[in-house]
Amino acid sequence: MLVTLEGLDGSGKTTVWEALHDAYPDAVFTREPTSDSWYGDAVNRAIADDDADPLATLFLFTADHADHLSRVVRPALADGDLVISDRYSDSRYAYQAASLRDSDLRRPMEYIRGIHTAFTRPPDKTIYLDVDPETAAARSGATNKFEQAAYLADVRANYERLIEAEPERFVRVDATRSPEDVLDAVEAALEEILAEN
Ligand SMILES: Nc1ncnc2c1ncn2[C@@H]1O[C@H](COP(=O)(O)OP(=O)(O)OP(=O)(O)O)[C@@H](O)[C@H]1O
Ligand SMILES: Cc1cn([C@H]2C[C@H](O)[C@@H](COP(=O)(O)O)O2)c(=O)[nH]c1=O
Repeated sequence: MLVTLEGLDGSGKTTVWEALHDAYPDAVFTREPTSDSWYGDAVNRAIADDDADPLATLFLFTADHADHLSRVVRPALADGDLVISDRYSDSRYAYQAASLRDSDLRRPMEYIRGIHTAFTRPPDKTIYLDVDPETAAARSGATNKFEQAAYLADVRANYERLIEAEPERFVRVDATRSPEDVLDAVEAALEEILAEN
């Protein structure tokens, strides 16, 4: 089963993802962008480059996803493992659709989803850590072009579209609460997800 953690920068995904290692020692913990491949290195260069072309950046993230799928996610799922990914395809649909909002693409989110449809493996469930853009930018330190409140407001609106389209896949967690309360809520959501499956 594939469970993903999604949310704005600073929503607390990585904090939760790290804490879950203790509760689910047999799960495969992974993330996007990947941290152990040259595709992930290329993505990190694009994130750090304020002048990186948004369409080129989309394809770098998508290449990293293809490698992540074939090298980590599909083999783990084939072995029957629980896979917990800190960010996954929804990050592309939310972030790159925001980056490409003023591009020549008429419907950026649909375009990006279309690229993925042919090859991706959609998540079974997605836990969405919901925070407002101002909290997200403040927590993340606003250190790069993605961690800006105005941009994150567009990203959040895109996540809302995704949730509206597939309400049964998403579990929304109020991530403005303390780290302990957020972790309790995520663990409860995961227990329920695993009990249902
Ligand atoms: N519930 C919380 N309340 C307050 N601060 C938090 C909470 N969760 C995480 N933080 C803090 O916010 C910062 C960002 O947390 P974290 O790295 O887990 O977020 P993230 O969603 O993974 O961000 P990014 O997507 O940018 O990597 C860290 O300093 C962390 O300690
Ligand atoms: C997977 C993915 C990520 N991003 C953005 C979101 C963050 O600002 C950075 C790096 O992610 P991290 O969780 O802070 O390490 O990249 C994106 O724009 N598109 C994606 O597909």
